[in-house]
Amino acid sequence: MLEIKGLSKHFAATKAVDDVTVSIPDGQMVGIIGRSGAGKSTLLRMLNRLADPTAGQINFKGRDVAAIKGRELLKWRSECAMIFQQFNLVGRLDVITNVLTGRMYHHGFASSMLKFYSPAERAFAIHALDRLTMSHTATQRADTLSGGQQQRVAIARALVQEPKILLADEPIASLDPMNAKVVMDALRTINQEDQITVVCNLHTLDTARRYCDRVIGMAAGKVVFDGNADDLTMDVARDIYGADLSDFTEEMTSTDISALGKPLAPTAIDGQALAS
Ligand SMILES: Nc1ncnc2c1ncn2[C@@H]1O[C@H](COP(=O)(O)OP(=O)(O)OP(=O)(O)O)[C@@H](O)[C@H]1O
Repeated sequence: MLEIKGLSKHFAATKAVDDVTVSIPDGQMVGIIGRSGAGKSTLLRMLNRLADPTAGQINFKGRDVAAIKGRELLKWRSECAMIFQQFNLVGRLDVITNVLTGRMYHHGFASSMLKFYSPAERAFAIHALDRLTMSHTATQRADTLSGGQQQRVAIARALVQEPKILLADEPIASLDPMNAKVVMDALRTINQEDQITVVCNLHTLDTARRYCDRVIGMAAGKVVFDGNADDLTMDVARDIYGADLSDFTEEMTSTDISALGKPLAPTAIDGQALAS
């Protein structure tokens, strides 16, 4: 169980995350939705301590990871992998080396830099790539891959960390609908097969509904909805996406406005029909 208690992050007068309390059971896939600036990225960045909280606790398996430092913090970051909208691969390195950097905590920084990886570690990395149908690109430079391929390599890199939690910050925001589907399918498969908790920031409700067990809606740093996507009514959606209906339609990017006012009907990622 990941227990977030009274978590806040302030940037001067801006309350980016404001007193958030949420418990996430092991193995759950959670979608965090909200308009730009709602605090989604800041919340995720605090979870793996890329950002330090102003206040609050993040309890995981008996320790407050909001307060740890040094080697313990490195260990936490290895247990709590993160992928990003812009993939964050090293473009000039080949794919397999990018994936192997996910072993840095297990392997040690110096030998990682010198690329001293054992055959077993290389096999593990290839296996991770294979799960993402990317092993054929192992020797290719990362910057020769498409965005969707790079995100799959980033997921493979996260997998070789052997994480307990995978944080995904807008993982499909830079992708076309077909690649978005491939990446979301991969995250859901990993969540279900490996029982890794996945917490995923998403712009649209549709994607959260399609893939996540649970949806958390944020607005102005606060949690304004926490539950099943099918229970999200127009009133709550207004809280999440703002009162202006024109903003609301834009933010949703896909959901038929006529469906509002009742629990919203499922549609495809970003409103485009996708081959299943
Ligand atoms: N390093 C920072 N310094 C100052 N303000 C920040 C910083 N990071 C975030 N903020 C502010 O905190 C608020 C929440 O930002 P955050 O990026 O967490 O929102 P978000 O929901 O992830 O938005 P987006 O979907 O656009 O990424 C915003 O008002 C933002 O301007």
